[in-house]
Parts: sequence; structure tokens; C-alpha cells
Amino acid sequence: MLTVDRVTVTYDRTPAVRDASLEIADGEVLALLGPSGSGKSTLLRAIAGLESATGAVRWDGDDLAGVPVHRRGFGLVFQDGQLFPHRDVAGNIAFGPRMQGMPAGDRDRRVAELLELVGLAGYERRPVTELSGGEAQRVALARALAPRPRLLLLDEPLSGLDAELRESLALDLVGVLRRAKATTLLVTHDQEEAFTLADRLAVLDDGRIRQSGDVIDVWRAPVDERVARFLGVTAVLPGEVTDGRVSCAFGSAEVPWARVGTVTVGLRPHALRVASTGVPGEVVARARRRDHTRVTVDVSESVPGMSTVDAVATMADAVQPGDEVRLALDPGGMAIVG
Ligand SMILES: Nc1ncnc2c1ncn2[C@@H]1O[C@H](COP(=O)(O)OP(=O)(O)OP(=O)(O)O)[C@@H](O)[C@H]1O
Repeated sequence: MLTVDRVTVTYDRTPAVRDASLEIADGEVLALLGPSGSGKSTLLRAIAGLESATGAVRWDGDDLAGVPVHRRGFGLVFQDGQLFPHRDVAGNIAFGPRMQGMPAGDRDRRVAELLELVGLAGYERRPVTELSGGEAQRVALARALAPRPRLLLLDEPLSGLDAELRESLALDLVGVLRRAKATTLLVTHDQEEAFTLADRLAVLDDGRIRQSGDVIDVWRAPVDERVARFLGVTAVLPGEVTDGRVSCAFGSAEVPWARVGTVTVGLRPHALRVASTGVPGEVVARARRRDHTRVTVDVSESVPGMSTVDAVATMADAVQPGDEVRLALDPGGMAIVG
């Protein structure tokens, strides 16, 4: 188990990470999520031993303060893979096992096993300079896993890839991490990626961990409006929770997990859907997405105190700016904030 205990990293007297504490249990994937510049990479580097920090990083209770990077038993993957350009795929993956003194025959078997795991069976002799971006990241992952690290540190491993490839590789990566039972810290600024890959989330903002917990708990109950907005919430409004249901100006929904009383309801765009019944409003803008249409709807006439909200329509709805629509509440996109 990894324990990060009140870690602070300071550059030129400015703290980039402040008093960060977190734990990752064996076999668990924790996503460290936060906006650009929030300190994610700095914290990952401190855990790896690449940055000096105050506080403690422990593995199974042992303080790693005096342990250099290559003796921590951690595997690292960065955004751009950083493969050795002069070695072929097998040479890259076999590097760690060779450093550990693994005999050649076992190394070959390990390389083949890992290529199978990342979906690149038979790629041993390919020069890494001839790989696509997605293939290179798979090889980087196989190389990091080859020495059987006790912790895998992934820093934005998919962000150099185009959107479609990122999505499909994220799904593959879930399978790879589960099959390898890899204890993993994943740094990302992409909430979708965090939700696809992680068991738990830690949200970092301005160097501080604002919230951590099971993915679903953080998703539906962000601690404050700032975290909520970072997790996709684009509108907030008052609500009332009684008997496991929340009521707000857009309707009511079951929230058996929410605390009873007056609450702040957070709405992500897909919490409001264009439907045949619901709160009326006028479409003021529309943008087509891959599998739906995102609309901005003026609801000021029907919801006192609100101007516009984001909502989604299906492609088949064919809504235009100027259209009158009705918006129905979809609890899947809702959060109870605070
Ligand atoms: N080597 C360094 N020297 C000085 N300041 C640094 C150094 N590395 C990072 N910083 C600063 O520390 C803060 C946190 O940076 P960090 O790279 O950890 O953020 P991040 O959340 O990973 O951002 P991104 O998603 O953009 O990579 C930033 O303000 C950054 O400018």
C-alpha cells in the first residue's frame, strides 16, 4: 500500500503541492484529477522520488525518503512514452527485466506475455520509431509493467493521442490494469478518463487535495461548487431532499444517498434532456457532438433566478436556435454539492 503523508513540494519558495495526503490500496487505481497547473505531475514526481519534498511517502509503512527512484520498484509512463529510440520493441520492454538480471529465455517469454497483454502480440522486432502514437504508448506501458512494479505511475498517458484513440485505449487500459492487478496512480486532467479507469479519485486544485473518495461518491457529491464545476457541473440551483428524493425547479429525482434538507443541486449538461414534457425554455445556441446535440436553453421565464442552462438533445430532435423546447431532469447527470 502507498501512503502519501502531508507532502509539500516547493519551487522557488512557491508551493506547487501543499500538504497532500492520500493512500492507494494494493490493486487499486487512483486517478489524480485536476486542472492544468494544479500540481498533479509534481505530486507524481515526488512519489516517484524525482522531486524533493517534505512530508513522507511510504510503501507498506516503510519511509522511502532515502530510496532513489530506480530502487522504489515503481513503473513510470509519461505522456510521450519516452521509449529508447535505438532499441526495438522487445529491447525496450526487456530493459527492466535485464537490469534485474532475468535470464534471456525468461525475458523473451516476459516480453511476449506483455505484448499479448497490451494487444501487440508479434511486435517484438518492430523499430519503435515506426510505431503509431497509440502503439508507442502501449509499448511504454508494457515496458513499465515488465519488471513487475509494485506501483505504476501514469502521467497523462493518453493525452498525446487523438480523441477517438484516447477513448478506445482508455478502455483497453482498464482491462490491462485489471489483468495485471496493477496498483496505479493515474494523473489526468480529463474527467472521462478518470471515470473510465479509476476506482477512486483525488481532486487536486491549486496544489491541495480538495476531495478524495470512490469515483461514484465524488461524482455525485462534490464537496463544493469549484470541485463540482471541475467535474462537469455547469449550473447550480437550490433543492430540497426529503425521503430519499430531491426536488428542484426542474423536477425531482431519487437520491437515496443524499443528506436530508436544503441542498445545492448541480447540473451537468446531460442532467437536462430535451423531452416532450418538462420545464419550457427557448434554445439560444446549439452545437453538434459526436453522438448528441448540446443546446443552451434560456429558462428565465420558467425558472426564477436562472438565465440559461446547458442541456442535451438527440440528433433526431433536430432543434434550432429560437425553438421552444421542454427540459426533463435526468438524475444520471446530477450532483448534490457540498
Ligand atoms: N521544475 C519546476 N520549477 C518551477 N516551477 C515548476 C516546476 N515544475 C512545475 N512547476 C510549477 O508548479 C505548478 C504545478 O505544476 P504541475 O506540472 O505539477 O501541474 P499539473 O497539474 O501537472 O499541470 P498540467 O496538467 O498542465 O501538466 C505550476 O505552477 C508549475 O508552473
